[in-house]
Amino acid sequence: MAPTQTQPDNAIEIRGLNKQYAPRGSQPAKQALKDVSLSVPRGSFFALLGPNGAGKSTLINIMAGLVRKSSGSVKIWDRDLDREERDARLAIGIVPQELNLDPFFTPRELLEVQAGLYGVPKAERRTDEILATVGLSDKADSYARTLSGGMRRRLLVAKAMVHTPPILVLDEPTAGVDIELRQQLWTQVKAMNQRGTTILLTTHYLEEAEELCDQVAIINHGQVVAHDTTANLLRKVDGKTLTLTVAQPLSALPPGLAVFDATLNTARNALVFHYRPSKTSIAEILAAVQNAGLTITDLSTEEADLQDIFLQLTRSAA
Ligand SMILES: Nc1ncnc2c1ncn2[C@@H]1O[C@H](COP(=O)(O)OP(=O)(O)OP(=O)(O)O)[C@@H](O)[C@H]1O
Repeated sequence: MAPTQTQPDNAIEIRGLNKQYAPRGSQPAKQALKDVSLSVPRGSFFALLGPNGAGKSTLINIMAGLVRKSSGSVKIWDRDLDREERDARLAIGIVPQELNLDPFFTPRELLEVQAGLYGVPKAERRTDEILATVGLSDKADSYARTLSGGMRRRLLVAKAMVHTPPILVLDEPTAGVDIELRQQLWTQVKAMNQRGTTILLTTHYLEEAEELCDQVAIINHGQVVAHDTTANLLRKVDGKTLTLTVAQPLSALPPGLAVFDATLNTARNALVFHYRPSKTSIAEILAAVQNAGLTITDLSTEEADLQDIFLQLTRSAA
């Protein structure tokens, strides 16, 4: 895209976005997005999480120009989607969920066609460089139908990059992709982020979001229910697990421990406590276990993770 004098603080800025799908047959109208406001900081690696049907694809499809919003504003790289649609669209590359590639084209041909669609002059095309970035140089001239699922996914990433957008959106990019290929894709996407590309990712793999993304937004029933840095979100969860292995054989939960949210792990001869550090101190639990006449031989604690936050937020609003 054309070079800009100033770079916006936010790569994407969404204000008061609503989407109402019209009724279809016997299906009533559906409010898929309700007053969504969201800022994606420039340079961030941003995760958009939500259960099925939460509205993630609707949001991405609005940015891609595939779905018309009902109201609200969307700015992509400071370009308003209503007033400067072409420039807004040039600032974003979208990697779709489906592996829809023409099987009779080679990766090189597909990238050339895509560059043509975006009006990238021949002299400015970076086909070889992009193929190298996604690790497909040696497949440049093979038919797309001969590529593995993981290679096709990387080819879709390459397609989204031909017009050098400063923002890359990946919609569930690793669904059905095996672990090794997932790692390869992430290595490449991480490198792009380190070189300055803003990445917006939707995923069902929460551990992936936790590991890769510095910002997380959670959307549920069309509303943003959380948005923060990953570190802050993790700090906010009030939930821990404490596992205590004891010397005495356990067959039932001692009555004195019934006040806690505790279960038995018979395989490890251990008591597992789920507790909220803001309400219960670890000392209280340890004292109760000792009062029950048990000798602790081992102890471990687990912090809450993104999965816990996700469940807390999406369950309570269900
Ligand atoms: N074209 C449409 N017409 C009517 N309703 C729709 C349409 N597309 C999506 N919806 C509804 O809007 C809501 C949000 O759907 P959307 O596809 O945006 O969710 P999602 O978070 O992307 O889910 P998934 O992870 O399953 O793709 C759902 O209730 C869905 O059934």
